[in-house]
Amino acid sequence: MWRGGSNTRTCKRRFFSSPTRSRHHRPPYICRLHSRGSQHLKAMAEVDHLAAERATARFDVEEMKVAWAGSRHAVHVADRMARLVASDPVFRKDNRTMLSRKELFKDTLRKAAHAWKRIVELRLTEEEADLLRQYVDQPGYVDLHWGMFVPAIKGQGTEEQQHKWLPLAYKFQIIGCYAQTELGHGSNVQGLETTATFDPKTDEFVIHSPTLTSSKWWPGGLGKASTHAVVYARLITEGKDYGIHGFIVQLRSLEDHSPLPGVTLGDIGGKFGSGAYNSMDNGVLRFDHVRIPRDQMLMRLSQVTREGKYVHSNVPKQLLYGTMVYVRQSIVADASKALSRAVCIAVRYSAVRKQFGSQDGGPETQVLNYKTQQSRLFPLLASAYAFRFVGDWLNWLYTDVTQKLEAKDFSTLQEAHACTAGLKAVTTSVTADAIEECRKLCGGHGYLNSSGLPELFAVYVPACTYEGDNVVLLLQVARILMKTVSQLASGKQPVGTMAYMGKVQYLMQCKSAVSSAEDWLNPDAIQEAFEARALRMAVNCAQNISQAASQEEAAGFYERSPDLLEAAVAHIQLIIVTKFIEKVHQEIPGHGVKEQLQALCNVYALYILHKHLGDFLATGCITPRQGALANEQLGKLYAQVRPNAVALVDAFNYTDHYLGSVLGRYDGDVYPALYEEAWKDPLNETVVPEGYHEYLRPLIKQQQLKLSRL
Ligand SMILES: CCCCCCCCCCCCCCCCCCCCCCCCC/C=C/C(=O)SCCNC(=O)CCNC(=O)[C@H](O)C(C)(C)COP(=O)(O)OP(=O)(O)OC[C@H]1O[C@@H](n2cnc3c(N)ncnc32)[C@H](O)[C@@H]1OP(=O)(O)O
Ligand SMILES: Cc1cc2nc3c(=O)[nH]c(=O)nc-3n(C[C@H](O)[C@H](O)[C@H](O)COP(=O)(O)OP(=O)(O)OC[C@H]3O[C@@H](n4cnc5c(N)ncnc54)[C@H](O)[C@@H]3O)c2cc1C
Repeated sequence: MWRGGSNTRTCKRRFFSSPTRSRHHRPPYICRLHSRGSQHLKAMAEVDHLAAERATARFDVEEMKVAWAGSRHAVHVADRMARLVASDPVFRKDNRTMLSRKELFKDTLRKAAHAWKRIVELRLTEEEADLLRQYVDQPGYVDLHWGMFVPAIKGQGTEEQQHKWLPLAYKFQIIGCYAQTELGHGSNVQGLETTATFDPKTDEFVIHSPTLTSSKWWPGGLGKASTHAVVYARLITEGKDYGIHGFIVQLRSLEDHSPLPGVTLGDIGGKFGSGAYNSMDNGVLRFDHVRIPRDQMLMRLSQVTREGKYVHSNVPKQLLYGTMVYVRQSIVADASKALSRAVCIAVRYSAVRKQFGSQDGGPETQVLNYKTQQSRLFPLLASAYAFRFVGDWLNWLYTDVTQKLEAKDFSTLQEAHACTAGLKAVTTSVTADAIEECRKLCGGHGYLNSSGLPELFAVYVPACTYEGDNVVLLLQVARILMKTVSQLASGKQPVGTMAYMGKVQYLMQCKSAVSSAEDWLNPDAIQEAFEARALRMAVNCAQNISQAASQEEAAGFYERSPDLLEAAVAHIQLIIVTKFIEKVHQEIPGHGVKEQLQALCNVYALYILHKHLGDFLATGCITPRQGALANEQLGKLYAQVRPNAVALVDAFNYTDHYLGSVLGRYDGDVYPALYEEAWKDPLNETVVPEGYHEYLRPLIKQQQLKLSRL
């Protein structure tokens, strides 16, 4: 392994990575290249483009940090945890993309153990520990243990079960994962095949994988680390199938970690990208009639009695999906983190990078000054802020719904499902695309691992699939929209984020009053256009479904599902815009902070309007002229953002360690860093590559011989 493997390799790695070491210790080829480039490197280091950029900011960056983090306390804690991680050599990650799968996995185990040691030694709070986990920035079994195994027991276990299992989990005496998805079914949870058959003779459940396709497949942490899992299986008792339920199942020995009898387990194999999500042991699991005590069925929502009677508590069945709702909510919060990292790299680098513009030896143009660069980058910057604020709001909604559920009030369950599913889908899809766009915005250097962007993309992109495929989740939102539209006729007033649909009479016929570009700065004009678009798209879909009179409603839904997807996206974009507008309406301290957020809010909304202009025009919410005015205003807003761009990404307050990018360095000293980084590649360990004598030399010699014979 990098820091634990062969000494020669470790030694070289450290040696090359230290620019201050004596040149005598470098192999001669390195010395030559370094001395050739050193004058150039020195010249580059004296130019600090980012200092000049920071001087143009028209707002108080420290106060923007508070607005971004949520409070002064949050800035302070995040700062402390980020520095704690950055200064600890165990948490270095610059070597990650060059480790083999086995080395990377062992490195993850080491980091997790070290993180836990530090958490205990420093007596960190849960908030601090979670931040530490974030800044360690390496997916691992710990995420599933804390993020899904523990919440599943909390949400679906009885008090007694919680009392028994949670203390073990909290102290890492057991390690758990969330084993739901199977080889044959992931999206369709009701289609899972694993069985849990109650045996009244022994008071046990028999867990079994009846087919190959029933093998559990994908659960993170399952492949190598977990000792236990919450397994989702079809509950069968008294000969009847009662559908999917959760069971706590021990998988491995607590003594030697070997699989228990009847349990077959392993890792499902390498995944997309180097480093990236390969630190996670996504696993496969099969059961051959494995017996567990009856009290390991999670019994908060329904129970099986000693006699084998199935009893369902008087609560909605969908509470079984509660863990997924919780994680979807946290994924929305994470979207703004991943997006802001990519944007921070692209903005800083675009301010440093220069191309063209000078025919006479004068300075070239910073690529950030190109209008095309701005029109690709600033909407992503605005989206990062938009997702941050909608994530905060969603967290509030989730907490509110949880409190209501505790009081047996299930009225907001549908709202929580629609918002978490829809926001998860939209924010992850946008973020994944945006990371790739940021890579392109950084030109060729963005394609290097040292830019940090390839790994960020590879780690992030499965978020579009896990915790619910984004299309499947948006169709859930669409279904709820259709239900709400159909209830409008009966006079039922929609609530929560659907409340705007209650203004159906007005929104179906209103015309935007915008007559100048500046009119688009009015939040009411934006809000109305977005509400009208979302409602009209939903109503159009509902009409089209019902007009297909010959069909069943489900068949109509199926036929119209591509349009329904777009209607769901429009509804979710409305929520994001609304929550951003609400945020900007609040008291926001700090010189210029509110103004910047206002500008970003307008960028976000008008960019979406511009990008989805077809929707707004086709539904008659705005005219082509008003669409053109929105675009004109967008251009003016980009000019307003330009002098503040670097400071706006500084406000994310990311350390260079967390960013993990030579292009996104705080000091903007990009070129020496890129240059140094190249020498760390294992290919540069020898002047002449391995394989030269085997393959290159014979080839060259052969060709030379042929030529000499001519
Ligand atoms: C190395 C590191 C070191 C660091 C060390 C640090 C030390 C540790 C310190 C710790 C500190 C603690 C901090 C905490 C950490 C937190 C970490 C969090 C990170 C988490 C990481 C996440 C990684 C992700 C891993 C991925 C996991 C998974 O993917 S799990 C599997 C997910 N699977 C899915 O999502 C499946 C999708 N499918 C479905 O959800 C459903 O099948 C469906 C919704 C699509 C359909 O459902 P169904 O078939 O039942 O039926 P219907 O469509 O007919 O619906 C019926 C009605 O039900 C309603 N409904 C559906 N779903 C819901 C719902 N969820 N809620 C409410 N209602 C629902 C639906 O609307 C229908 O209603 P109506 O009948 O129409 O009214
Ligand atoms: C990195 C990673 C980590 C994971 N971790 C876990 C874990 O810890 N625990 C766990 O249990 N699972 C985990 N999963 C599994 C994950 O939850 C599923 O992969 C996910 O829910 C998607 O299901 P699927 O793979 O069955 O996709 P499929 O449903 O097979 O999707 C294939 C295609 O079909 C489309 N499709 C499917 N249904 C419909 C429909 N009704 N209408 C229209 N289109 C449809 C989808 O949009 C997609 O394009 C993980 C997955 C990944 C990639």
